[in-house]
Amino acid sequence: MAKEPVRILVTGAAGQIGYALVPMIARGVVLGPDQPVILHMLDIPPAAEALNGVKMELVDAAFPLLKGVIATTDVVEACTGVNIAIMVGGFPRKEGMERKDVMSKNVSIYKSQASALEKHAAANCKVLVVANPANTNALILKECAPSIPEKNISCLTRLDHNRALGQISERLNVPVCDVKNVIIWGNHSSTQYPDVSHATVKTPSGEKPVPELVADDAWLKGEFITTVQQRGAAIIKARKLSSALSAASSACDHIRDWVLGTPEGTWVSMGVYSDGSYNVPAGLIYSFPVTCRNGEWKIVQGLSIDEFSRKKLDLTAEELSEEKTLAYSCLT
Ligand SMILES: NC(=O)C1=CN([C@@H]2O[C@H](COP(=O)(O)OP(=O)(O)OC[C@H]3O[C@@H](n4cnc5c(N)ncnc54)[C@H](O)[C@@H]3O)[C@@H](O)[C@H]2O)C=CC1
Ligand SMILES: O=C([O-])CC(=O)C(=O)O
Repeated sequence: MAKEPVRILVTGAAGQIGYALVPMIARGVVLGPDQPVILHMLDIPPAAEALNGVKMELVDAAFPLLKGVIATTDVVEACTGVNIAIMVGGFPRKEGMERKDVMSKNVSIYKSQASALEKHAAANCKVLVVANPANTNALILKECAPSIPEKNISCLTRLDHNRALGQISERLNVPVCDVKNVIIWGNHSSTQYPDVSHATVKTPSGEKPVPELVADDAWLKGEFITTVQQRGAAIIKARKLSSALSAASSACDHIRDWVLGTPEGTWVSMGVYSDGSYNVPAGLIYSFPVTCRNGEWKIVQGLSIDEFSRKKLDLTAEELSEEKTLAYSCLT
């Protein structure tokens, strides 16, 4: 019997990530080749015409799995009945703006979208926040939608995770699919900590630790980390635009693994509500290694954290605590 369509909301759908993301969703990249979808696309009135153009292209592409498209500037219409919400829309920093000004704009956007989701989304709707500052936008959404369980709210650090896999694959000249279990800890910002202490590579003689194969501690503790931390800026420098195809693809990976589960023996990085694991302050949206089963994530427990890592975990937590204070001051 044919499956019921799943409704997926993409906010900021007329933007560059949106343009890369919606065809991936319509093709079945997120939920599989037998799962019909209905796309809900939201943007703001100045982008309404462009948004309608995206809708026209979705119709023109004749995706067999796509059972409907809603393109709207009305947040209630956009959120009604959605099972998955991918929040890409937000206010970018403009010339002359202070951090606080950008935060204040995004806090007000995430506050109103949180209440629309709380009132109108399907029960058990899963939310992924992509728009920056991603961790703190997700925290505000959680704060302003108290009836959405915290286990259903997350932010995207999978792009950073995939960037780390990519760097190891290039360095060792191995297929990226043979590298696994890197970790992104903390904020989706330049204080994030890309950690390969527990990462492995599949070799003809079994799985081998990444640190052993790379055999260059200075690179792993230096250039590797900064390359991943600064990759967003490097893409902007090269393209004059920020990452879009890789961000869209990683958002698909995030939702797919969350809904359909992570492969046995593999973890991924997700920004989720901290319960105090690894002595990360509870109440931050912090990126952890997680496994997913039956539509729920679980923080991987018991990994050893050495002194070098501890400092990095704490540093990015401090930045998130500061962002949280700033965001809460914009709320009141
Ligand atoms: N977490 C991550 O790994 C990454 C996050 N990002 C962030 O994703 C966001 C989107 O990036 P792009 O698509 O490149 O930006 P973009 O500027 O091309 O698109 C953003 C879209 O959001 C819309 N928008 C603005 N306010 C809105 C609102 N209140 N409701 C609905 N839509 C609204 C805009 O009209 C625009 O169409 C940015 O905040 C960016 O910094 C980008 C790359 C990676
Ligand atoms: O750096 C940016 O502005 C975009 C972003 O979040 C990334 O590429 O990771």
